[in-house]
Amino acid sequence: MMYTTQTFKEAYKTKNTIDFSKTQTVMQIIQTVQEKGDQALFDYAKQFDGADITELEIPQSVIKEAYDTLDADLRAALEESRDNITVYQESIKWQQSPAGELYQKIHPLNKVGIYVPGGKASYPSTVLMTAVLANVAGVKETIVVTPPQKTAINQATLAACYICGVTHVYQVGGAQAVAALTYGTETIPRVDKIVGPGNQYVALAKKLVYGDVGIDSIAGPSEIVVVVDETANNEWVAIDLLAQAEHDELARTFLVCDNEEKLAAIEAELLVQKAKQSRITVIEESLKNNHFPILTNGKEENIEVVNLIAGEHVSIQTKDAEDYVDAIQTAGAIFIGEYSPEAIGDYVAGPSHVLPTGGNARFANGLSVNDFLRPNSVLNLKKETFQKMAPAGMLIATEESLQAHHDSLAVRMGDGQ
Ligand SMILES: NC(=O)c1ccc[n+]([C@@H]2O[C@H](COP(=O)([O-])OP(=O)(O)OC[C@H]3O[C@@H](n4cnc5c(N)ncnc54)[C@H](O)[C@@H]3O)[C@@H](O)[C@H]2O)c1
Ligand SMILES: N[C@H](CO)Cc1c[nH]c[nH+]1
Ligand SMILES: [Zn+2]
Repeated sequence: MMYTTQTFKEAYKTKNTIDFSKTQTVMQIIQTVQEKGDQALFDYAKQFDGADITELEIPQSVIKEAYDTLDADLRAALEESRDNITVYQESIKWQQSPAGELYQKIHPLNKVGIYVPGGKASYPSTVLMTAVLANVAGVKETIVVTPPQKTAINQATLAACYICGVTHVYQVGGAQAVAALTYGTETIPRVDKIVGPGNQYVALAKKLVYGDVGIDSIAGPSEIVVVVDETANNEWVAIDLLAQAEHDELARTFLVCDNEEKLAAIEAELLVQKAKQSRITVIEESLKNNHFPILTNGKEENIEVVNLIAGEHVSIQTKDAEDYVDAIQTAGAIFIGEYSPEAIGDYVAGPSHVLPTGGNARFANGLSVNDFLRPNSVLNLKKETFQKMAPAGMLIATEESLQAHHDSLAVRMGDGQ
């Protein structure tokens, strides 16, 4: 099915990426973890992951062995990615403002929980795209949780934890992992903030516990919006769409173009390329329910549609790709031109691949080093500055009928007014 801008806008109004019918289930899981602690985590490991585990923590010796025995090229690739992430995150880290009468002091968070997904795929790259940021910020303790497996946890995921100097790794996934990090159990410590992507259960749990713990954003099922014109390479664009569809049946792909023939050609190519993919079952389900080819009326409408979707990734593969950068105000990350495919950002470029989904890019940002910092303002006024400001404060206090507020300022003016 092909949409026009108008029919897409209508259809999109009712598209909700979080299935609220699962809220009761997730609330129940959170409560059970609060009540039963570790035992609940063992029970859920069996129920949801089919894993019969006897320990929650992965010993440091096992993590080191995973690193030592990892294929040397893969280890080098992970370390190259770590280095690129470090350089980029250092370049955008908030700088401490100079001390004065009014300024901001920046502190790294103490203890951070990192959710590394592990249901339908393994994500060593997600360890790098989160833990390296925490390291650059100076976080003292990083705690990784990832779903238990029927056999062993993915070795590259553990090796990535070693590379990043993660403090503890626990095999627990889903909503129960989020609950454990929020409230603590006998084994798992309570953290200050939870970051990282995950499926619907993880996303819903993060929404529910927010306030008892900090959360980064809702980074749920993956999304990509690709804008093309007649110059785009059909095969490359088709594979870029499949690269997101293969994450999850709920992953969403949008193809935006003002040329009907071109749009149809890429849609046809999608079928050709799909047939070559190993994760075809997930892809087919994703394309069936969550793929949107949109025929627009030109560049202005392209931009309108992109801003409306506020997608996790926006890839512009047109001859005038750079023109779009300023006009796109709502996107998790923007990939300009055919040599900035989304997959390069997933693995090595430097910005984190943990990005807001489900339209959250209207107000949320991709994960960065600054999510691991907490600024607080400092007021250190001189007498003259105080005396200049206080009369306005006293007037506002009187308007609010808060006499002690007024008096707190007035006594320092020395004239009791
Ligand atoms: N936005 C981003 O930055 C980003 C980055 C990487 C991955 N992702 C997304 O993360 C998601 C990863 O999902 P995943 O499923 O592979 O792994 P996951 O680790 O997020 O979820 C697996 C867990 O879900 C829980 N679960 C599964 N079925 C359940 C049920 N019926 N009831 C209760 N709990 C249940 C289990 O506890 C299981 O351990 C994908 O949607 C992927 O697209 C997003
Ligand atoms: N595209 C995902 C975010 O939506 C991140 C990822 C990890 N590995 C591969 N891709
Ligand atoms: Zn990806």
